[in-house]
Amino acid sequence: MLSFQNLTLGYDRHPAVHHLSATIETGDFVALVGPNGAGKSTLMKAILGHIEPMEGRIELGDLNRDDIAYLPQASRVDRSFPLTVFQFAASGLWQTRGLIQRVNRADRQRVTDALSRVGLHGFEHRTLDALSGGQFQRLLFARKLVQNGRLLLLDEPFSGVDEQTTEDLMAVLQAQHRQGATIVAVIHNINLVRRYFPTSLLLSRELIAFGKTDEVLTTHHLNRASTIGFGDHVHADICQVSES
Ligand SMILES: Nc1ncnc2c1ncn2[C@@H]1O[C@H](COP(=O)(O)OP(=O)(O)OP(=O)(O)O)[C@@H](O)[C@H]1O
Repeated sequence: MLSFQNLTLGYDRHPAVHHLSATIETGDFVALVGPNGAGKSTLMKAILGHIEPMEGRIELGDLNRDDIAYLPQASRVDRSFPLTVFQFAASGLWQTRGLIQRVNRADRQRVTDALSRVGLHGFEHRTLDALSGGQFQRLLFARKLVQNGRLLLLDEPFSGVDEQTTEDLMAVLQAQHRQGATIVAVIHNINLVRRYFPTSLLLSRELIAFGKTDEVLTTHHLNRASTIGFGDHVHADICQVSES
Protein backbone atom coordinates (compact mmCIF):
# COMPACT_ATOMS: atom_id res chain seq x y z
CA MET A 1 0.00 0.00 0.00
CA LEU A 2 2.71 2.42 1.05
CA SER A 3 6.20 1.79 -0.13
CA PHE A 4 9.43 3.74 0.45
CA GLN A 5 12.15 3.00 -2.02
CA ASN A 6 15.64 4.22 -1.29
CA LEU A 7 13.99 7.34 0.07
CA THR A 8 16.11 10.30 1.11
CA LEU A 9 14.37 13.37 2.51
CA GLY A 10 15.68 16.65 3.73
CA TYR A 11 15.62 20.40 3.78
CA ASP A 12 17.81 22.71 1.69
CA ARG A 13 19.79 19.67 0.56
CA HIS A 14 20.52 18.67 4.18
CA PRO A 15 19.26 15.11 4.58
CA ALA A 16 16.97 14.27 7.48
CA VAL A 17 16.14 10.68 6.42
CA HIS A 18 18.57 8.57 4.42
CA HIS A 19 17.93 5.78 1.93
CA LEU A 20 14.85 4.35 3.58
CA SER A 21 13.29 1.26 2.02
CA ALA A 22 10.22 -0.36 3.59
CA THR A 23 6.68 -1.39 2.67
CA ILE A 24 3.62 -0.87 4.83
CA GLU A 25 0.80 -3.20 3.82
CA THR A 26 -2.92 -2.45 3.81
CA GLY A 27 -4.28 -3.12 7.29
CA ASP A 28 -0.95 -2.74 9.09
CA PHE A 29 -0.93 -1.08 12.52
CA VAL A 30 2.47 0.54 12.73
CA ALA A 31 4.27 2.59 15.36
CA LEU A 32 6.86 4.96 13.96
CA VAL A 33 9.51 5.18 16.65
CA GLY A 34 12.76 7.13 16.97
CA PRO A 35 14.54 9.80 18.98
CA ASN A 36 13.91 13.54 18.59
CA GLY A 37 15.11 14.68 15.20
CA ALA A 38 15.04 11.13 13.77
CA GLY A 39 12.97 12.25 10.79
CA LYS A 40 9.56 10.88 11.78
CA SER A 41 7.58 14.06 11.05
CA THR A 42 9.64 14.58 7.91
CA LEU A 43 8.58 11.13 6.70
CA MET A 44 4.95 12.01 7.37
CA LYS A 45 5.29 15.27 5.44
CA ALA A 46 6.70 13.34 2.50
CA ILE A 47 3.87 10.79 2.56
CA LEU A 48 1.43 13.72 2.48
CA GLY A 49 3.28 15.22 -0.47
CA HIS A 50 4.28 18.35 1.46
CA ILE A 51 7.95 17.79 0.64
CA GLU A 52 9.53 16.11 -2.37
CA PRO A 53 12.11 13.32 -2.04
CA MET A 54 15.73 14.32 -2.62
CA GLU A 55 16.31 10.78 -3.81
CA GLY A 56 14.22 7.63 -4.21
CA ARG A 57 10.45 7.56 -4.09
CA ILE A 58 7.24 6.89 -2.21
CA GLU A 59 4.61 4.72 -3.84
CA LEU A 60 1.05 5.01 -2.59
CA GLY A 61 -0.31 2.02 -4.55
CA ASP A 62 -4.07 2.38 -4.98
CA LEU A 63 -4.20 5.12 -2.37
CA ASN A 64 -5.04 8.72 -3.28
CA ARG A 65 -3.77 11.55 -1.12
CA ASP A 66 -7.47 12.19 -0.29
CA ASP A 67 -7.56 8.75 1.35
CA ILE A 68 -5.00 9.89 3.91
CA ALA A 69 -6.24 11.35 7.19
CA TYR A 70 -3.40 13.17 8.92
CA LEU A 71 -3.47 14.12 12.57
CA PRO A 72 -0.70 16.65 13.27
CA GLN A 73 0.85 17.22 16.68
CA ALA A 74 -1.80 18.98 18.77
CA SER A 75 0.59 21.79 19.59
CA ARG A 76 0.76 22.66 15.89
CA VAL A 77 -2.98 23.13 15.52
CA ASP A 78 -4.27 26.68 15.82
CA ARG A 79 -6.98 26.77 18.49
CA SER A 80 -7.67 30.46 18.22
CA PHE A 81 -10.37 30.08 15.54
CA PRO A 82 -13.80 31.04 16.90
CA LEU A 83 -15.26 27.63 16.08
CA THR A 84 -17.47 25.31 18.09
CA VAL A 85 -16.53 21.71 18.73
CA PHE A 86 -19.15 20.61 16.20
CA GLN A 87 -17.89 22.97 13.51
CA PHE A 88 -14.30 21.92 14.06
CA ALA A 89 -15.15 18.21 13.84
CA ALA A 90 -17.24 18.92 10.72
CA SER A 91 -14.20 20.46 9.07
CA GLY A 92 -13.05 16.82 8.61
CA LEU A 93 -15.60 16.74 5.78
CA TRP A 94 -13.85 19.47 3.82
CA GLN A 95 -11.30 17.17 2.25
CA THR A 96 -14.04 15.17 0.53
CA ARG A 97 -16.81 17.77 0.27
CA GLY A 98 -14.92 21.02 -0.26
CA LEU A 99 -15.32 24.15 1.79
CA ILE A 100 -18.56 25.57 0.53
CA GLN A 101 -20.75 22.56 0.02
CA ARG A 102 -23.55 22.40 2.56
CA VAL A 103 -23.41 19.87 5.36
CA ASN A 104 -26.42 17.57 4.96
CA ARG A 105 -28.30 15.54 7.54
CA ALA A 106 -26.15 12.41 7.04
CA ASP A 107 -23.01 14.51 7.46
CA ARG A 108 -24.37 15.99 10.69
CA GLN A 109 -25.06 12.49 11.98
CA ARG A 110 -21.53 11.44 11.05
CA VAL A 111 -20.09 14.34 13.04
CA THR A 112 -22.37 13.65 16.00
CA ASP A 113 -21.40 9.96 15.99
CA ALA A 114 -17.68 10.79 15.80
CA LEU A 115 -17.97 13.16 18.78
CA SER A 116 -19.78 10.46 20.77
CA ARG A 117 -17.14 7.88 19.92
CA VAL A 118 -14.40 10.04 21.39
CA GLY A 119 -16.45 10.90 24.48
CA LEU A 120 -17.37 14.47 23.51
CA HIS A 121 -21.14 14.05 23.39
CA GLY A 122 -22.62 17.19 24.95
CA PHE A 123 -19.65 19.38 24.04
CA GLU A 124 -20.94 20.25 20.55
CA HIS A 125 -21.55 23.94 21.26
CA ARG A 126 -18.41 24.66 23.26
CA THR A 127 -15.75 26.77 21.65
CA LEU A 128 -12.24 25.39 21.16
CA ASP A 129 -10.71 27.65 23.79
CA ALA A 130 -12.98 26.08 26.42
CA LEU A 131 -11.51 22.59 26.00
CA SER A 132 -8.77 21.01 28.07
CA GLY A 133 -5.71 19.59 26.28
CA GLY A 134 -7.07 16.05 26.50
CA GLN A 135 -10.52 17.11 25.27
CA PHE A 136 -8.93 18.92 22.35
CA GLN A 137 -7.00 15.77 21.45
CA ARG A 138 -10.27 13.83 21.51
CA LEU A 139 -11.69 16.43 19.15
CA LEU A 140 -8.75 16.06 16.77
CA PHE A 141 -9.49 12.34 16.67
CA ALA A 142 -13.18 13.02 16.00
CA ARG A 143 -12.27 15.20 13.04
CA LYS A 144 -10.21 12.32 11.63
CA LEU A 145 -13.07 9.87 12.17
CA VAL A 146 -15.32 12.19 10.19
CA GLN A 147 -12.74 12.24 7.42
CA ASN A 148 -12.85 8.44 7.32
CA GLY A 149 -9.44 7.97 5.70
CA ARG A 150 -8.11 4.60 4.55
CA LEU A 151 -4.68 5.51 5.90
CA LEU A 152 -4.44 7.31 9.24
CA LEU A 153 -1.19 9.13 9.89
CA LEU A 154 -0.92 10.35 13.46
CA ASP A 155 1.95 12.45 14.75
CA GLU A 156 2.38 11.93 18.51
CA PRO A 157 -1.35 11.48 19.15
CA PHE A 158 -0.88 10.69 22.85
CA SER A 159 1.69 13.23 23.92
CA GLY A 160 0.49 15.35 26.81
CA VAL A 161 -2.71 13.40 27.38
CA ASP A 162 -3.54 11.39 30.48
CA GLU A 163 -3.75 7.62 30.75
CA GLN A 164 -7.55 7.43 30.49
CA THR A 165 -7.64 9.60 27.37
CA THR A 166 -4.86 7.51 25.85
CA GLU A 167 -6.77 4.29 26.56
CA ASP A 168 -9.99 5.73 25.13
CA LEU A 169 -8.32 7.03 21.99
CA MET A 170 -6.37 3.79 21.50
CA ALA A 171 -9.71 1.97 21.54
CA VAL A 172 -10.98 4.36 18.87
CA LEU A 173 -7.90 3.66 16.75
CA GLN A 174 -8.29 -0.08 17.17
CA ALA A 175 -11.92 0.16 16.07
CA GLN A 176 -10.89 2.08 12.95
CA HIS A 177 -8.29 -0.59 12.29
CA ARG A 178 -10.88 -3.35 12.61
CA GLN A 179 -12.95 -1.51 10.03
CA GLY A 180 -10.07 -1.71 7.58
CA ALA A 181 -7.98 1.41 8.15
CA THR A 182 -4.21 1.24 7.99
CA ILE A 183 -2.62 3.05 10.94
CA VAL A 184 0.80 4.68 11.15
CA ALA A 185 1.44 6.63 14.36
CA VAL A 186 4.49 8.38 15.77
CA ILE A 187 4.74 7.18 19.36
CA HIS A 188 7.40 8.11 21.93
CA ASN A 189 6.11 5.90 24.72
CA ILE A 190 7.81 2.56 24.10
CA ASN A 191 5.58 0.74 26.63
CA LEU A 192 2.52 1.89 24.72
CA VAL A 193 4.05 0.65 21.48
CA ARG A 194 4.81 -2.76 22.98
CA ARG A 195 1.29 -3.04 24.33
CA TYR A 196 -0.72 -2.01 21.31
CA PHE A 197 1.27 -1.93 18.09
CA PRO A 198 2.05 -5.25 16.38
CA THR A 199 4.47 -3.62 13.95
CA SER A 200 7.13 -0.96 14.44
CA LEU A 201 9.39 1.06 12.21
CA LEU A 202 12.42 2.31 14.13
CA LEU A 203 13.95 5.31 12.45
CA SER A 204 16.99 7.34 13.35
CA ARG A 205 17.75 9.33 10.23
CA GLU A 206 18.07 5.90 8.61
CA LEU A 207 16.10 2.70 9.03
CA ILE A 208 17.23 0.82 12.14
CA ALA A 209 14.63 -1.95 12.00
CA PHE A 210 11.14 -2.65 10.69
CA GLY A 211 8.84 -5.57 11.47
CA LYS A 212 7.28 -7.23 14.51
CA THR A 213 7.45 -4.86 17.46
CA ASP A 214 9.21 -7.26 19.84
CA GLU A 215 11.89 -7.92 17.22
CA VAL A 216 12.32 -4.23 16.42
CA LEU A 217 12.37 -2.70 19.89
CA THR A 218 15.33 -4.65 21.21
CA THR A 219 17.91 -3.00 23.46
CA HIS A 220 20.45 -3.33 20.68
CA HIS A 221 18.26 -1.54 18.14
CA LEU A 222 17.17 1.17 20.60
CA ASN A 223 20.78 1.85 21.58
CA ARG A 224 21.75 2.07 17.96
CA ALA A 225 18.87 4.46 17.26
CA SER A 226 19.86 6.77 20.09
CA THR A 227 23.53 6.70 19.10
CA ILE A 228 22.76 7.75 15.57
CA GLY A 229 20.03 10.16 16.62
CA PHE A 230 22.21 12.01 19.10
CA GLY A 231 25.60 11.38 17.56
CA ASP A 232 27.75 13.21 15.07
CA HIS A 233 25.13 12.82 12.37
CA VAL A 234 22.80 15.32 13.99
CA HIS A 235 24.48 18.19 12.21
CA ALA A 236 24.13 16.58 8.84
CA ASP A 237 26.38 17.20 5.91
CA ILE A 238 24.95 18.07 2.57
CA CYS A 239 23.71 14.76 1.19
CA GLN A 240 26.35 13.13 -0.99
CA VAL A 241 23.67 11.53 -3.10
CA SER A 242 21.84 14.75 -3.87
CA GLU A 243 24.99 16.43 -5.06
CA SER A 244 25.53 14.03 -7.92
N1 LIG B 1 11.27 22.88 7.98
C1 LIG B 1 12.51 22.44 8.27
N2 LIG B 1 13.60 23.06 7.78
C2 LIG B 1 14.86 22.61 8.05
N3 LIG B 1 15.10 21.52 8.82
C3 LIG B 1 14.04 20.87 9.33
C4 LIG B 1 12.70 21.28 9.09
N4 LIG B 1 11.86 20.43 9.73
C5 LIG B 1 12.65 19.52 10.35
N5 LIG B 1 13.95 19.79 10.10
C6 LIG B 1 15.10 19.00 10.60
O1 LIG B 1 14.98 17.67 10.11
C7 LIG B 1 15.38 16.74 11.10
C8 LIG B 1 14.23 15.76 11.36
O2 LIG B 1 13.18 16.48 11.96
P1 LIG B 1 11.76 15.83 12.25
O3 LIG B 1 10.85 16.90 12.73
O4 LIG B 1 11.33 15.04 11.08
O5 LIG B 1 12.13 14.82 13.45
P2 LIG B 1 11.17 13.98 14.39
O6 LIG B 1 11.71 12.58 14.38
O7 LIG B 1 9.76 14.16 14.02
O8 LIG B 1 11.51 14.65 15.81
P3 LIG B 1 10.62 14.87 17.15
O9 LIG B 1 10.50 13.53 17.80
O10 LIG B 1 11.49 15.80 17.94
O11 LIG B 1 9.30 15.48 16.76
C9 LIG B 1 15.78 17.55 12.32
O12 LIG B 1 17.20 17.68 12.32
C10 LIG B 1 15.10 18.89 12.12
O13 LIG B 1 15.83 19.94 12.70
